[in-house]
Amino acid sequence: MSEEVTAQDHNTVQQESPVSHKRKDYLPWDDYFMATALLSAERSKDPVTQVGACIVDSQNRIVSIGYNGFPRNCSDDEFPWTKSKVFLEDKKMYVVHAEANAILNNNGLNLTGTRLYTTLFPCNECAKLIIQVGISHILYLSDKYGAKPKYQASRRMLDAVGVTCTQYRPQRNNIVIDFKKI
Ligand SMILES: O=c1ccn([C@H]2C[C@H](O)[C@@H](COP(=O)(O)O)O2)c(=O)[nH]1
Ligand SMILES: [Zn+2]
Repeated sequence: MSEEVTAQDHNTVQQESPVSHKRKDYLPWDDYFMATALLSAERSKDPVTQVGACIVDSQNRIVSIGYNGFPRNCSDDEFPWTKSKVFLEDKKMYVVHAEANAILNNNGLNLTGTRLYTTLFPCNECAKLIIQVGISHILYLSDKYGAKPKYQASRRMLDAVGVTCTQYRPQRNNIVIDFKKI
């Protein structure tokens, strides 16, 4: 049998060669970081509002993540997850906010000039920490408490010092995480 390769064989070989161009539907950076914040929020035990935060440096490296929860070793089953007029039975006395946890979880890295992706616009207490560690840009999903004085105070401080705040509109509505995909 002849070993001669015909023009038709060449075409066949070309058609069967592996595809070398990149995927088109990969996650854009901002969706990736906001999705990381949302995934982190899934760890929260708060029955009403689960908040997640992700801090990213200028080279798009995640430097820290956090979610709202009680301090280390304060039991999720013993401390209250309710709102109450009785101060000691109100969760706000005990919860560490997602942004605060992300700032605290940073392994000692300098956060100057970083971006914070958060699922909820930060309150005034978180804003103080954000400013003090030098975070320069906040991207948030929800502003559901924006009309409350705490959140207006937050905006006032962030605006005064030039921390930019952008409500993020993801490029896709959802991301499916399928543990059986691979
Ligand atoms: O900047 C913020 C503001 C609030 N949180 C947390 C604190 C609470 O666990 C919930 C809010 O609970 P509601 O019942 O919706 O008032 O959100 C935060 O992590 N960061
Ligand atoms: Zn807060």
